[in-house]
Amino acid sequence: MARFAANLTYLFTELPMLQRFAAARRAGFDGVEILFPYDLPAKELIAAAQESSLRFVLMNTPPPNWAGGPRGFAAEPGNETRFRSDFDRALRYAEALQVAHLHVMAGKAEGPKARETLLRNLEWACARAPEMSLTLEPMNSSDMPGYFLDSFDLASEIIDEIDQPNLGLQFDVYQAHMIHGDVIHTWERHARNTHHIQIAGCPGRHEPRAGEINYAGFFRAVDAAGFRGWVGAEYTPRTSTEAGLRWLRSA
Ligand SMILES: O=C(O)C(=O)[C@H](O)CO
Ligand SMILES: [Mg+2]
Repeated sequence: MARFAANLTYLFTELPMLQRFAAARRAGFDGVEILFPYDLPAKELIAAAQESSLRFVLMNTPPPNWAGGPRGFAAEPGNETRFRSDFDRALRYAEALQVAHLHVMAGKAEGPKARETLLRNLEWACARAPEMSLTLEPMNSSDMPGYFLDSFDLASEIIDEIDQPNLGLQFDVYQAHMIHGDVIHTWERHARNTHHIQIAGCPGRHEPRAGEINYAGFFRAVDAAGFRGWVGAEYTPRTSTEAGLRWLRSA
């Protein structure tokens, strides 16, 4: 049975960030994700997670500008030096928070040079952080036009090519549905590489278990594959966070 983490960038946004931890625990989550925690002192985040007995499950490597901008740049030729110094900063943060996974964002790029750049940067990062699970997440081109990792097949190909135990797939079910349509088939092809799962409904990226995605079937396939990792709830609540949590109570 999977364990659930609340993505605090999306959920409980009715509250200031540090109060979202206790709300997540009260709602029944065992872990949390934050996309870009860099503006908050790690000490305060650690204290908030400890007070609520929550595990830090996931954070992302920084965007080019700490406060925002395009998502990552691991595949951008010419930015290798910056990638390394930013990765080190993200790693220090991730180690302090004891996160389970650090999502390495590829950024906007295309072509063979970008693929080569991503491979070299990831080889370096895997060797630099042998104890940290690093993840790659394909993004759909409607939400993230031009993002280099735009298919699960490409992400798995890169993971296979690097072939290091600390590099795996971040299987976002919403992204899989938007990109490939057939979520269960996509899961069956890529379960072997998956380190982390995220969920949301489609269309609209709201609560899971409503809409086009067959979540009951997906979770049966996840159990059949023997996945024992975390599942992050990364969606925009239709109304309030609390009002949309029925799916968690019946999971
Ligand atoms: O958009 C998503 O699905 C993600 O998980 C990214 O980390 C957003 O930055
Ligand atoms: Mg995601």
